[in-house]
Amino acid sequence: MIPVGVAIEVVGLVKRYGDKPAVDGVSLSVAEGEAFGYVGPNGAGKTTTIRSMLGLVRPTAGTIWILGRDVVTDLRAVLAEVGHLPGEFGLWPQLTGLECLEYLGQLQQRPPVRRQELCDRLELSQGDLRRQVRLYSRGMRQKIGLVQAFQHEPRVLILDEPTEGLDPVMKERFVGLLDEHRRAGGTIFLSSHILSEVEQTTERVAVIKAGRIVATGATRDLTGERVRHCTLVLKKPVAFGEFAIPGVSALESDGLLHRFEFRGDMEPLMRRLGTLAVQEFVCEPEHLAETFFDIYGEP
Ligand SMILES: Nc1ncnc2c1ncn2[C@@H]1O[C@H](COP(=O)(O)OP(=O)(O)OP(=O)(O)O)[C@@H](O)[C@H]1O
Repeated sequence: MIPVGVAIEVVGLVKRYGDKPAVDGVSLSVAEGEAFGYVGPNGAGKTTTIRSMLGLVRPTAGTIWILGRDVVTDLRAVLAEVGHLPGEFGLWPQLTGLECLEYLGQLQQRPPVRRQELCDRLELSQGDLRRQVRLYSRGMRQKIGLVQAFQHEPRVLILDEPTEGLDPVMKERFVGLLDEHRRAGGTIFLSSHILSEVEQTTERVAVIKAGRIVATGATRDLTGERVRHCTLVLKKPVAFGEFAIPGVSALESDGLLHRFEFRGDMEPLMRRLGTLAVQEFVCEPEHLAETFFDIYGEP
């Protein structure tokens, strides 16, 4: 029995191709209204997990429930509640954009109440929608993928590399769509290798490697106590020792230019800076990417 308030529950998922496990005992739980990130290197098993969630591959072992329904035995009902954007989204080249949206809409079994609004926001014109998708750019195909995923107002969004091929303006609009979905109480499961995107849009994250989850937690906690990389340029030189402030480490300084790492409460540092002739101060938080590579021991 799945507890009330759980949108996605995966228990002991295994998927083998021949002898090789693509997913090797994944369990995870996503609450309704939560935005959950799923990250990992190439070939880790992200797409296989998602394809299992959508009934596109049959698990070797394990069970997946979405909104309390078993995906294997109750797939039609599950798909009516889910907006899905597969990785490497394929369309039918001879169909127009509009025909693709209509066909995919029929599979969703719910009216595409947001289609027009979404096309407007993602700048797919009526002219674009009347053209065959074989004439579309990569980004235009991805926009069709996003429109079909959101068009029927699903309760759960399952998105595999959703911003592939989108330009920065369209990426921002996509982030806006995710925000609205969350504010309306919707659930998001987002797989991406763009870690800044996962940081910006999710509150919890699982890291998968070689088919197994190796870390999971609040997205902000996964970075631990955040290290900030600071660069300070002064108008008048100040001695190296002047920066013996709690939280400062790895200081490099030539008197005018100071580079250092900072952890913890910024107030003492800011008070100290207030007494100096500062030309420029830049302070950037460590990103999830750095934690992620720590986990893998990669650069
Ligand atoms: N249909 C298939 N037949 C055989 N092996 C497969 C099949 N699909 C996936 N695999 C293998 O399963 C493993 C996991 O693949 P998957 O596509 O799930 O990884 P991923 O994390 O989504 O990777 P990427 O970030 O590169 O998209 C890989 O080793 C892949 O080669």
